[in-house]
Amino acid sequence: MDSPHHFSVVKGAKVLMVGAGGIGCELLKTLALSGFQDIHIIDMDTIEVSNLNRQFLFRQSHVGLSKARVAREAVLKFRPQISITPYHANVKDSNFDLDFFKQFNVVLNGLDNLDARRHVNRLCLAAEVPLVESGTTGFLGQVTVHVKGKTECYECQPKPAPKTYPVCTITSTPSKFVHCIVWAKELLFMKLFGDKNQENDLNVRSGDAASSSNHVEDVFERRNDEDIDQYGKRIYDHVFGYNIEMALSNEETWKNRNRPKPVYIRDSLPDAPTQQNGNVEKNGTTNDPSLVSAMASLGMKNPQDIWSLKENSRIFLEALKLFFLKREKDIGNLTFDKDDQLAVEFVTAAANIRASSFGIPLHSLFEAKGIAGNIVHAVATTNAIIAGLIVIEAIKVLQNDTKRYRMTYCLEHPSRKMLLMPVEPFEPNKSCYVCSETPLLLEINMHRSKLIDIIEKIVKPKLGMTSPTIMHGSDILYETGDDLDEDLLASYAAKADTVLSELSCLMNGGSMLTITDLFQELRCDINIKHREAFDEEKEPDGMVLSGWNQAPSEENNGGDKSPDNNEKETVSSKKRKLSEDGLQSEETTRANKKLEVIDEDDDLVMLDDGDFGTFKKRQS
Ligand SMILES: Nc1ncnc2c1ncn2[C@@H]1O[C@H](COP(=O)(O)OP(=O)(O)OP(=O)(O)O)[C@@H](O)[C@H]1O
Ligand SMILES: [Zn+2]
Repeated sequence: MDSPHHFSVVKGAKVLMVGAGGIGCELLKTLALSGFQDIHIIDMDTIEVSNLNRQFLFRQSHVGLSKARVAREAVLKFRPQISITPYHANVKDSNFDLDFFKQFNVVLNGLDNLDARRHVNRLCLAAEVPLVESGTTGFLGQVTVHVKGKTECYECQPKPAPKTYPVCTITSTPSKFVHCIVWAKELLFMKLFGDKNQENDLNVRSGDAASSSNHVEDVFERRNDEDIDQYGKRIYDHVFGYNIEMALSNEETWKNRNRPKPVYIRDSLPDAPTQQNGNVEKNGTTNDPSLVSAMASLGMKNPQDIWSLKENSRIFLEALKLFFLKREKDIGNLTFDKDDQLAVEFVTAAANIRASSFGIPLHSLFEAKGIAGNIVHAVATTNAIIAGLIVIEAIKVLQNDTKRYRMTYCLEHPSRKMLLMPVEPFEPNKSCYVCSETPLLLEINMHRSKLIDIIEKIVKPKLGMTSPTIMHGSDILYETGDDLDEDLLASYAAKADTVLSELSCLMNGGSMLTITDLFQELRCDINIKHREAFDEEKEPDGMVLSGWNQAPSEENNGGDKSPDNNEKETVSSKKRKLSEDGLQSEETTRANKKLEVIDEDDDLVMLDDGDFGTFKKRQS
């Protein structure tokens, strides 16, 4: 690729980079060193201290400044003659419109969320500008090429839902530490400190209550006559002792599994009353509830230590007590937050006590926090490798070297001796509603559902549109916008609140709606078909969208740090699943499948057996 043609396409190219974070810093440096001369960067963020370990264009003195602007200045120091145009802005802003995108020869994404990625994908398709997309998660990474009509677009394959666990694994038969973490943060923490009205799968019947058939007392409610120490110990004995005894009584469950051991406070903390006295004062001086810490109370400092069962039990009781003494206002409104120290301490201790009961190895607070918060620590080298691959693909795109486009996956462990796995790009998905014009089909009960239901359950969450206009033929049924007058907005609101069968244009049953989002330059048609009944368990939305391949649900895409995939776990009462973000790469699985058909003559990057320090290019 070091031909004069290569240099001229690089020199003449106008490139847009979106994101100046971990990948973006590496990318800007590599672009500049590769000879690119006209680079535009959009990033909406300012620099934070936590960025400095890997976003090497930034220094301590830059904290609080625009990433895009500082990245520009840093690179101009060693390449002063090139043009770098920074935008400290959200790529979704309306000034980055179709005309803005059309001026570029290629767009390079170094983003961290699905929403922005989908937006850029849509604008690139509309502007017919090739997109090189990327993502990293720890050691995993990927670079993909998206050229309209030639390769699949970023959205041709729906992104898989976060990994889920069956409720019974979490409530009764955990076999991994992550199951204990999900139990501690989704069930126990929520039961004690979250919204009391939410459905929860914890067993709330105590031994006493079970015997009285009429009235079931929720054991998690603090009794009037109970002090906080007594309450903590009662909860402890209930969840780690009594509930395990209950589970053990079902012999069938344990035929092929190790039986758990009930843990009672009298065994794990025989000296509990003296241990828990008066330590709370160590937190007494702080007025900031976010600094309250059970570890501080108990004089435990190192988050990397693996606590014994006894230490976990002390932390459990102390954290519960501190919530009631120092954070009472929050109780009833909390959800687990990885940046809430006391919550992390409580969840770590609870997960460890449960793990000990089930014979699962215990973990440190540091490790537990990583698992509970879905934190995968960024690896600077992965970002650097991915940035290099983005530039390689960008150059092929600029040379229009279609046959040599590759999607490349950076793996954590070598597979068939390869650490970098290049794969020929997939063809566009003919049923993709984003890059093809194939209409979607929506089955819906037209006598019960309203237009607003379609907007809230389908158009915004599933189609990812933020400012939709809904049309039937040339009639506008729904639209939003600051410039619309009040009467018009009121008439749209009234239509949105009408059941579909009463909208005059849809009265005759089957019909087609056209949905557009001007900000995304996206248009898609949806055929509406009446269906009387839906399965509450499997079709909780009361409507079903089809015509676009559905995603596999068991694995996530490791190279995508999008919040959409890192969303906090929720317990869906309808689906009866507890979810957790898996770390295995769905893309890797796709790559492995596709590997079967890779041409032997590909430029594979090999890792020598027994030599884990060097990459070797295969000799051809
Ligand atoms: N809609 C958007 N418009 C512009 N820039 C965006 C948008 N969404 C994300 N970004 C930028 O993409 C970059 C992604 O970089 P990276 O994944 O390293 O995240 P980070 O926020 O810098 O680090 P971390 O999340 O690991 O602390 C960030 O700098 C972020 O500001
Ligand atoms: Zn597509």
